[in-house]
Amino acid sequence: MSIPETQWAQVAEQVGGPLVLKQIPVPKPGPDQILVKIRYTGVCHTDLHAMKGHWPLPVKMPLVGGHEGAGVVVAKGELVQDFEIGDHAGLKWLNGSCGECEFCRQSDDPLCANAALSGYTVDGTFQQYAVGKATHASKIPKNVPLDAVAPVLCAGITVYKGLKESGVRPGQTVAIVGAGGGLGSLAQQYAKAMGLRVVGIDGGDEKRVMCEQLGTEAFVDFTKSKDLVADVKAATPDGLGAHAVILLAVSEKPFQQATEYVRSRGTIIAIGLPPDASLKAPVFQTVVRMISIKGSYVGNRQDGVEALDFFARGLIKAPFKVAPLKDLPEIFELMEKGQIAGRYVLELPE
Ligand SMILES: NC(=O)c1ccc[n+]([C@@H]2O[C@H](COP(=O)([O-])OP(=O)(O)OC[C@H]3O[C@@H](n4cnc5c(N)ncnc54)[C@H](O)[C@@H]3O)[C@@H](O)[C@H]2O)c1
Ligand SMILES: [Zn+2]
Ligand SMILES: [Zn+2]
Repeated sequence: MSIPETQWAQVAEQVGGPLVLKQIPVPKPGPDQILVKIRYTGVCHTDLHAMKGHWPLPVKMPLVGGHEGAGVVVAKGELVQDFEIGDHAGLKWLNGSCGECEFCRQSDDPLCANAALSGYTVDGTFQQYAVGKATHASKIPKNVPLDAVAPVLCAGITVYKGLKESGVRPGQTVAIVGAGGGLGSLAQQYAKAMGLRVVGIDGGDEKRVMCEQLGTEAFVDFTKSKDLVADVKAATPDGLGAHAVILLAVSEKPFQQATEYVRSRGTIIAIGLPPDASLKAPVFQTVVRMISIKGSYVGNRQDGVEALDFFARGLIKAPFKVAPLKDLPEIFELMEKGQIAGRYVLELPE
């Protein structure tokens, strides 16, 4: 397979952007890395946070973003044994980790202080060829379409892990906040496949229609509801509130509200990462209603295998729109305005 010396990439030259579509060198895989010819890559809201420098974690600049890259292995380092040239592979947020620290030893590799993050601390998948540590890359079966599977590599794994962390059981109700977005659309499908009942919360009729098709039993429109807490509780089968709340929204308010409609003994899982936001909960209610509040951050390698397996078995079908790599700036604009129902997936030039 011939590998060119240069390639097309979307590059943020400085924090805040703008993005420049330009030719850059094709990276060479290190001894434990694979080089993946990216065919499709999802656009996650994290990519927008990264370019804008929203978080208290330094971001590499200039930066090639992207961490939902699905493609074909075209080269590998001499230590790599579990991938062959021509295999289909996915590059995820966790591009690599040290493998030696307490967190890595316990399969909590996202918590590794020395983790390499695709499209954040190392260049990601908004380029034709990207590298990642083989042990962190996902194997994708050949019969799985690379466009549809791309969003599973971050959004799918993250929401699947969040649902597991919530401890919610089949038959119980989960409120998904931000249900119409990229993570939210997949969260509904995973919840349904796991036997859960879903109350979807987001804004606008396009997202309402999409959520109802994906498995939401009741949709609450946060832009129209006059009493969101009452509406969410009323939407749960017995009116007592949701057993779990999965917070995927990119604004702070829902992070303050969730304690009011979570059921007693319920669990709130924070996943969305709005800038400069705090979680606030009334101590009295949290204590006497025994509410749990937890963060959940992507997933470990086994979560990745499980989330991909749900997808490969045909249980997860979420809407996505395919666009060329050059359209990324316009997609970021739509995302900033909250106008994307589901996920955008970029197609890389051949
Ligand atoms: N914890 C993790 O491991 C992890 C992984 C991936 C993404 N994220 C974060 O998750 C968030 C969501 O990512 P995404 O790609 O799905 O974004 P997205 O833009 O596709 O979706 C966000 C959705 O939230 C909705 N929303 C905004 N305010 C709301 C409100 N008050 N109530 C209900 N819904 C509201 C928007 O309308 C939109 O549909 C981002 O902050 C991203 O960085 C976290
Ligand atoms: Zn992501
Ligand atoms: Zn480590």
